[in-house]
Amino acid sequence: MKIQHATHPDDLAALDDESVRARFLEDALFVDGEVTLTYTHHDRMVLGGVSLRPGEQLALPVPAELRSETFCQRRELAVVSVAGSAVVTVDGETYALSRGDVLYVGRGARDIGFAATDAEPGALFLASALAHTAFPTRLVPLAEASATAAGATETANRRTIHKHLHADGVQTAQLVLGITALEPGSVWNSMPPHLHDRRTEAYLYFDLPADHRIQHYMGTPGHLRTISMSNLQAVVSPSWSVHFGTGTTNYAFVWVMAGENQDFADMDQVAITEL
Ligand SMILES: O=C(O)C(=O)C[C@H](O)C(=O)CO
Repeated sequence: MKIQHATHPDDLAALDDESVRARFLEDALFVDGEVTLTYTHHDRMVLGGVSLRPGEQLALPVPAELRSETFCQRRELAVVSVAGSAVVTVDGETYALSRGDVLYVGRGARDIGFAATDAEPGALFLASALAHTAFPTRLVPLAEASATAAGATETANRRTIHKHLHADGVQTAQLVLGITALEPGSVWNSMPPHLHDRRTEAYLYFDLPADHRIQHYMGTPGHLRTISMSNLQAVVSPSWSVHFGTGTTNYAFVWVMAGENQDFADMDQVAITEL
């Protein structure tokens, strides 16, 4: 498992571009036939990717760094289908996921496996946080997530924010998670920007054609850094960091948070003029 240590905001300015990428970007989460995992010390989240070839089956490993018997011994896990379809097995129960569906797996689950459907490859994004207690495993199809329209075409940020795991929905110990999809012609996500010093947040960009890029912004409002990202890459935003981006076309992204609270609306808005 890859390990990324935590970064103090004062240290960001001294980092060269490669160091910024090494500390915050997950650029190789999806490797054919593998389950990859990264442990970030920011709120001890684990992010991962499962890239399934047709007919393939893979098991969730238990990395030695967790010093636990099973992956979910002290953790909860969200499995998000970001391409194709797949079947996830949790202690013998099977859940079929299509693009945009999320499976929440509660603390205490023991055996977790992933299988492609015979017809197509599948890609699953994994996000995990420490859990103080066990909540039931639940499937949240995209159609059942709460959906809110945001932004406007005039400002190129018209999008739908789908919330799958949130305080008024499926109960979790820490994880708050959803998917935002930008409409054709809209390219700015999370604009105007915001901060929430109570939670770390990660974004996994998907549905971005291979010949396009997203410039993801992080840092403090007065000292921004950009990270150029391609499809199926994720980026960690520490609690002190803004997190927004612009693409060369429209796209979708999974956002996932963990930390002090689960209040999606607990955001400190940043005026565009402060950037
Ligand atoms: O487009 C948006 O706005 C978002 O999706 C915002 C994210 O949900 C977020 O950053 C929540 O803190």
